[in-house]
Amino acid sequence: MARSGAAPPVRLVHLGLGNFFRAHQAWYTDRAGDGWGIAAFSGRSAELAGALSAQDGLYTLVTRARDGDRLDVISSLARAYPAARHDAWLATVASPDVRAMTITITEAGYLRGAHAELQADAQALRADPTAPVRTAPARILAGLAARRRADAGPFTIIPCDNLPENGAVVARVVADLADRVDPGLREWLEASVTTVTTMVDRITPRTTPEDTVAGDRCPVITEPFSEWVLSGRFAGGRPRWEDAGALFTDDIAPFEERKLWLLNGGHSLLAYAGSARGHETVADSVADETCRTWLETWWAEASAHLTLPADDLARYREALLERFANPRMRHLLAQIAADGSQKLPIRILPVLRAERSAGRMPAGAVRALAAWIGHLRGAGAPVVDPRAEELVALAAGPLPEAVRRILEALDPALAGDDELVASVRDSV
Ligand SMILES: NC(=O)c1ccc[n+]([C@@H]2O[C@H](COP(=O)([O-])OP(=O)(O)OC[C@H]3O[C@@H](n4cnc5c(N)ncnc54)[C@H](O)[C@@H]3O)[C@@H](O)[C@H]2O)c1
Ligand SMILES: O=P(O)(O)OC[C@@H](O)[C@@H](O)[C@H](O)[C@H](O)CO
Repeated sequence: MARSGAAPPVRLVHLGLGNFFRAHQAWYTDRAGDGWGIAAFSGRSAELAGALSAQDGLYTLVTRARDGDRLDVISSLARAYPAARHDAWLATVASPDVRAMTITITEAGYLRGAHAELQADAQALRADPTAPVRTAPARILAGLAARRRADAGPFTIIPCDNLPENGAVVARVVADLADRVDPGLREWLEASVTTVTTMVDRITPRTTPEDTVAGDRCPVITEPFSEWVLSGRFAGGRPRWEDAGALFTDDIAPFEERKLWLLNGGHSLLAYAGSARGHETVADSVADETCRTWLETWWAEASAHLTLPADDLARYREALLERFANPRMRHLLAQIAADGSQKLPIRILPVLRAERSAGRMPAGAVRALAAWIGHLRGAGAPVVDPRAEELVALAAGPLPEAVRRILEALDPALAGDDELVASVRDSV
């Protein structure tokens, strides 16, 4: 693949060059059609950036419906860099032509506090603001500090990870680190950098060796459905993403909750319970009537606490079951199962707490927690989690104590709820 003309000028920068960014933010920017080019940087690896650069940033987006594939070449990715090109990162964020940054760094990437790698990065930046750093918050802060030195004008950060209030989360993470590195930065950040909150939705599994497109070393497979809801002020401007179907709103929480609880909560339930029943993909597990019934139970509990109109929720659930059941998408439960300690508090616990406050014992939420504990005890998908060592040890041994220890690790108030502990134990 090669471009026939020039790439669009770089006006956006992205951190976390992966599949989702290429199926979502790069696709919306391409479809907006108003000439914004993106420079994207990988989190760690160099391979994808190299393969994309060799084909001028072009790649094929394969939209996989039940009845066939649609192939589109996406051309908004003007430059692809490996993480090691910290010089290019600083220069890009400091460019006055560049107006905003999108990020997909996973839930686990929003580091704060006493994390060892973050502390090492803070120390490095105190000594030299251009020093190479590894964690996402330090890379973002180093870029912003370079922008301040260059006096390059207002800027916006647009997080695209599955976290509620992700705009406020990224603002907090960056401000916390700024205070540790250079207290003078905080005032400039508040005056010059806005953060926007987004709800992002498009199921994009990891590509497999069977996913080939002739002449393209790095295609992306995604589903036909796509949603992007954004809320906040874009200090430096933005592409006309609304022309590509994005929705701008002042009230994003109802959309975030609908997506995080129904889709992501449903995914996590299936990742642990479905893999324990021997399934490999989301589609396999919803073809199993038992798993489907468990999913419906969870959805009914979660829906009781959602504020969007009932007919909207009914349509969303119906479409979601179709999306999950698409047999041509190989979305591995093991991919979704990763980082449960970061995901369950967002996807399941708000509903569990609301149900307990209403005096009910929610079987769906209890089952999701129980399935996760089973997973930590060796059932189903392998454990991949930043807290894996600690959690696997807590989940071992006689069940009643193990359940209480795990609930304690999530939220001490849950561990003090004897009826809940008993119910989770029975469900495991
Ligand atoms: N895949 C989806 O269906 C989907 C849908 C909605 C939202 N998301 C969000 O996007 C994220 C990435 O998904 P993906 O499918 O693109 O994964 P991916 O593995 O294809 O790519 C992830 C990219 O982020 C980088 N990264 C990972 N951890 C990081 C960290 N701690 N700091 C900095 N960079 C980091 C990786 O190096 C890679 O460049 C998800 O974790 C989720 O928050 C994904
Ligand atoms: O990408 P993660 O690891 O946050 O979660 C796995 C899936 O639940 C998620 O990627 C969904 O496919 C996505 O959120 C759909 O929009």
